[in-house]
Amino acid sequence: MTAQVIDGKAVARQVREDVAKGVEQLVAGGGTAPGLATVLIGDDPASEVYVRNKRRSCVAAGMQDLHRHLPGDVGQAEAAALIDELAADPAVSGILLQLPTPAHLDSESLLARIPAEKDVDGLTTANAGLLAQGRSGLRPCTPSGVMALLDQYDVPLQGVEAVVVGRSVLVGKPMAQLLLERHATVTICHSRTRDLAEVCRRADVLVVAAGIPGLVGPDAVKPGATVIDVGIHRGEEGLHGDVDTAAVAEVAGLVTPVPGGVGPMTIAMLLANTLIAAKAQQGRSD
Ligand SMILES: Nc1nc2c(c(=O)[nH]1)N[C@@H](CN(C=O)c1ccc(C(=O)N[C@@H](CCC(=O)O)C(=O)O)cc1)CN2
Repeated sequence: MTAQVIDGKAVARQVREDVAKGVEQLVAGGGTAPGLATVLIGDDPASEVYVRNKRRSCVAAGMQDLHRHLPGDVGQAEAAALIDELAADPAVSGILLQLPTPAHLDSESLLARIPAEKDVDGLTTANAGLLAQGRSGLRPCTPSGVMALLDQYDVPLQGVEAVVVGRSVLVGKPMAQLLLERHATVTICHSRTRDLAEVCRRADVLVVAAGIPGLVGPDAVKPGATVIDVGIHRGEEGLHGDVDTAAVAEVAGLVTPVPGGVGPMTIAMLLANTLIAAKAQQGRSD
């Protein structure tokens, strides 16, 4: 068996095109183009690439690029003041603090200053609480991107066994909640789970977001399962994920590649959230 490979680039392109149409309609109807404020602190090369791509996609979708860059040695108070300024600015529909921030900063307290309605990354405790309670709010981009991929490929979720490997606030926890919301039976695993492969083998849908290169191999996959790899690692032979994709593809039914799987969806869903936020702020939610 060789698994079907999910084309994250194509799905992300479609989402970005739909968002661009939504922006056009908003403006044609007398609204204001959404403004996205990406906040980059320091000069981490990977973060610079991600933020550059976010800004390019934002402009391509017809949104205003309201990017701000702070030096890596900025103090907590100055960084907090910038978030407060953006929070108060009516031109800013969405604020995204690129993570990780430099180690001397308390990123959680910076995130806490972002108003829930401008939290287009879905990372504030307010939006996390709404998700935990199954109420509507802005959802974290990477997990919502995974859900969009699963839907695009008609992967059934109701009643299925879903296993999420990883318990981060950015991916693992919200991922589990989104799957639960769609009536999957969800198990969360992590680095201290006993016999990880045995638990993963139960999964009809296996989402791996552990940040450990090649953690999941074919022994951890049920035949025919859908395997979603959220990991991104830069090695000498290029990018690879948390899953040994080539070997797993011999067992699974559907797999995401790295690159070209979940990664492109993160930026597409950020744009989708920014449009949702802008419409809500302009009283045009539909
Ligand atoms: N505030 C946030 N910080 C971070 C997030 C996030 O969602 N919000 N996620 C990651 C990084 N990230 C976006 O910020 C991100 C990661 C990967 C990709 C992507 O398109 N990956 C491509 C490969 C790109 C490459 O060549 O490097 C792929 O997988 O095909 C986009 C965004 C941490 N920080």
